[in-house]
Amino acid sequence: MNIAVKPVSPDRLPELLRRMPKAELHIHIEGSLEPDLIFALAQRNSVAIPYASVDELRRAYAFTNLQSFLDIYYAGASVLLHEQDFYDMARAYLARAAMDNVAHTEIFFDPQTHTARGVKMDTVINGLHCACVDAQAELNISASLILCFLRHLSETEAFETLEQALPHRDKFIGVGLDSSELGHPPEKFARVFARCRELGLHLVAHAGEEGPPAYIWTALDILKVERIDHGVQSSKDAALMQRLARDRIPLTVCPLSNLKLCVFPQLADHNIGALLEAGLVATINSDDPAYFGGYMNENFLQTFAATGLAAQHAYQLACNSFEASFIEPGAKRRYLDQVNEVFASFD
Ligand code: HPA
Ligand SMILES: [Zn+2]
Repeated sequence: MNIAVKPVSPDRLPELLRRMPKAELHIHIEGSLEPDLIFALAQRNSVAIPYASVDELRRAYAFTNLQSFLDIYYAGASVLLHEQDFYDMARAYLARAAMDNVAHTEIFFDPQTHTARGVKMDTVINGLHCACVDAQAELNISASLILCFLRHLSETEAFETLEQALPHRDKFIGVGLDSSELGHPPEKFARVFARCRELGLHLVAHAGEEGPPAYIWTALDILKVERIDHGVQSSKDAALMQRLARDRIPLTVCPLSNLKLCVFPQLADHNIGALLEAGLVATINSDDPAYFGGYMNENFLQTFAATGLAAQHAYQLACNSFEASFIEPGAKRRYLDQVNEVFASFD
């Protein structure tokens, strides 16, 4: 049930944004790998990386588009070899997310980035899964995994990846589609998504990050996804905006990612406010926080400061994040009660 949100002065808004419970629904775990951890794992595993220092690596984080980021992101992931490495990466992210009052998170992972280097699927999934289980007990944050297919690879390779992952069917809740968007439309993966649907997996896909609204339509109509990751290009298509609003299809928007990958020239130009005003179930997320300069609260703080969003929008975004999540209805209601409690008592 929605409550009437009291106005909050601009100097108090950051505190409310930090304190409100929220769900994160668009985070690539490999994109949470901080430069310090990349260097530590490179040393631990004797993997050579083409950067002399943490500072030199950080200086390479000057991106012009999605592909320029992906090249460095895949290079960074090359230090991950053992179950403990995947565990350490995920634990570090979960601890950081808990500090931002993320109560629930649905984490993407890219198995093909690792299996292509000879790392076993079991190693990847077991390491990530153990970190999620321990974080629930020790940090009181709930976490689920979503396996992403790399769209620059073939559908045949996606099918092979699914086969390798199925012995771990109980350790992931859904599948997604990520990597280079332009030239790799959702319909390229029609058959593998149909199979995943038969298996009862949740379905999501990156669409309309750099790609056209047509990719969002085919993600919905051909892949039958339940959420769109990014989806910011939908504001170019009025009929699509109506469809997303009518069917309450969530968008997992990532403002700092969009800024760093030059999807919008400045944060002040971001369309998150317009998406919310149009009644879409838009959410704010971090995408690849180690590369884009901020975890959840930093995304909220910078976006609100740049675009002039207010407490009412914060409330909507917090509620949307739980509505858009794949948690069971009873848990959803409990999280929404916690959101209401924070907003009702804040002054
Ligand atoms: O923002 C992204 N888009 C597509 N693929 C990705 N893989 C990690 N982050 C991204
Ligand atoms: Zn993403």
